Amino acid sequence: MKRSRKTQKKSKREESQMKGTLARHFQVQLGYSSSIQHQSFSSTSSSSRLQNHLESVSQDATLSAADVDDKDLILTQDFFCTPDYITPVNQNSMSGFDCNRENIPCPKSPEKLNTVKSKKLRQDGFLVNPLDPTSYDYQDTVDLAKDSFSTDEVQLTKTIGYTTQKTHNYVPQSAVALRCRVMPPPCIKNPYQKDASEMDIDRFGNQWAKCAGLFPVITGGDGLSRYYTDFHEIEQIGAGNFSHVFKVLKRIDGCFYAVKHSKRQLHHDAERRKALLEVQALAALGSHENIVGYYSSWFENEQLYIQMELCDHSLSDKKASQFFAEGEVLKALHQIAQALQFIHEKGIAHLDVKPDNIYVKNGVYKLGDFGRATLLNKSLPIEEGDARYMPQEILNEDYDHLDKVDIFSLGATMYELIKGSPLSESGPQFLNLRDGKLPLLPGHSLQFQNLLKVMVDPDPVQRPSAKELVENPIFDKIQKHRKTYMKP
Ligand SMILES: Nc1ncnc2c1ncn2[C@@H]1O[C@H](COP(=O)(O)OP(=O)(O)OP(=O)(O)O)[C@@H](O)[C@H]1O
Ligand SMILES: [Mg+2]
Repeated sequence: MKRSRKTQKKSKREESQMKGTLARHFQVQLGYSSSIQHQSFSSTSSSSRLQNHLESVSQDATLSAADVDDKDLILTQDFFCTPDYITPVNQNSMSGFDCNRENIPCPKSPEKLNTVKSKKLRQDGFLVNPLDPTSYDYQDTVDLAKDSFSTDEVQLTKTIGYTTQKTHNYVPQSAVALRCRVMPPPCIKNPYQKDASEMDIDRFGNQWAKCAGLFPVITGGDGLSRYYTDFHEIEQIGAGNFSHVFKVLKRIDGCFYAVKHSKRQLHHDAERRKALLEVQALAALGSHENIVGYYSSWFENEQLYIQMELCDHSLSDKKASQFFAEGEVLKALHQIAQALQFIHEKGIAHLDVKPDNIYVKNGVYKLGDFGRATLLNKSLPIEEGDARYMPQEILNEDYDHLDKVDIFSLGATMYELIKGSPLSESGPQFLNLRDGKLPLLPGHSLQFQNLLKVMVDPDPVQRPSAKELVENPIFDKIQKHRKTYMKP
């Protein structure tokens, strides 16, 4: 890389200072990358590539000024651990990674890795697997490589140790190329958002038409994996009929989250729009202590990914079952009733309240899985949830009291927790519950049993609203029972 005359005229003192700071920079980088190596990264991992690169630099005892320019490749992003766009292909190589350790490996800058990869491409004829969602496609990599090496156009900020010499504004060509290729996806109208109709219609109308050909972009059609770029997968923590749920570590903030993604690919626009209703409901609802927190969502590989608050377990997990004395059930009932009051007041019905979809985090109960949420005013499609928890009117396709459907499901859920075994999907027990007939529950207060009974009343009008439920005097007991709620 050519150096400017001005730079060449630097005094010897300045140059030796530069070498000193650069050497410190390398020491930090080398220390950092060697710590990564101790965390059982594979030799092909990006960190090892970085280390090899840096080792070759450090072996050069007489570091000339020209060398300094060559090391422009070390960018400030390396210091600040901003994310890379390529994750080691073999994710298992990170399986021994101890997440509690301080020196969590941070991915390297996209500029640097593109360069390393493009060099490899030229020297070794190395091919990137075009089917691998964690890698660039071949053409993209070549394009980026060209960008990285067109020195006439590239304007780099020289980062030397802790000081940054700004010769020009730093605009990586790879970023420019990427920005040119990736157009913003179209806006999607959120039907749960009350003021959606007041928004500038052009954002939802014309853009759809203009951007119709860009749908592959929001489905991850550019080959980049946001999931593997942003998250380190720890383990699978759940599976429903439609989704897998994983515990993940977000690379940039070091926090754990749950990421849910659809089991199958959503090939058609209509399927994707339907799946989106879940995140649109979560986003429109906003935060509530008793509703699972929602962070973000995106399409990738034609699957919808949802980043959520990580909870400890669901009420259907075995580890939950031992804590269901009446006091604990009352606590769960009160908290989920508050969640229902919150969503009903926003005009939304959940329609799939059941133990599977109630999560626990630090002793707090949270309603999750808004995959069947709909609007109370019946303006969105209605898809009933798990039949075991559905009242008769829903099975008869009477959708006039969708909020009361949730109250029935919550009553049935609480009954199941007390009973300690799953509700039947058919037979006399199933029919009795639809008729509002609950067997006596020995050892439980009459007040509690009566409350459950009215919640599963066959007439939805007789069932209490979520607000009435929350205000029921039975919950005054909760304070007295607080000690018994604590986990042993
Ligand atoms: N945020 C979370 N924290 C912890 N575990 C979770 C979380 N979200 C989901 N799970 C676990 O994953 C399971 C499946 O998730 P979820 O119910 O959302 O999937 P689904 O396919 O939509 O389910 P369904 O079959 O009920 O429609 C849950 O029952 C729960 O055990
Ligand atoms: Mg579920």
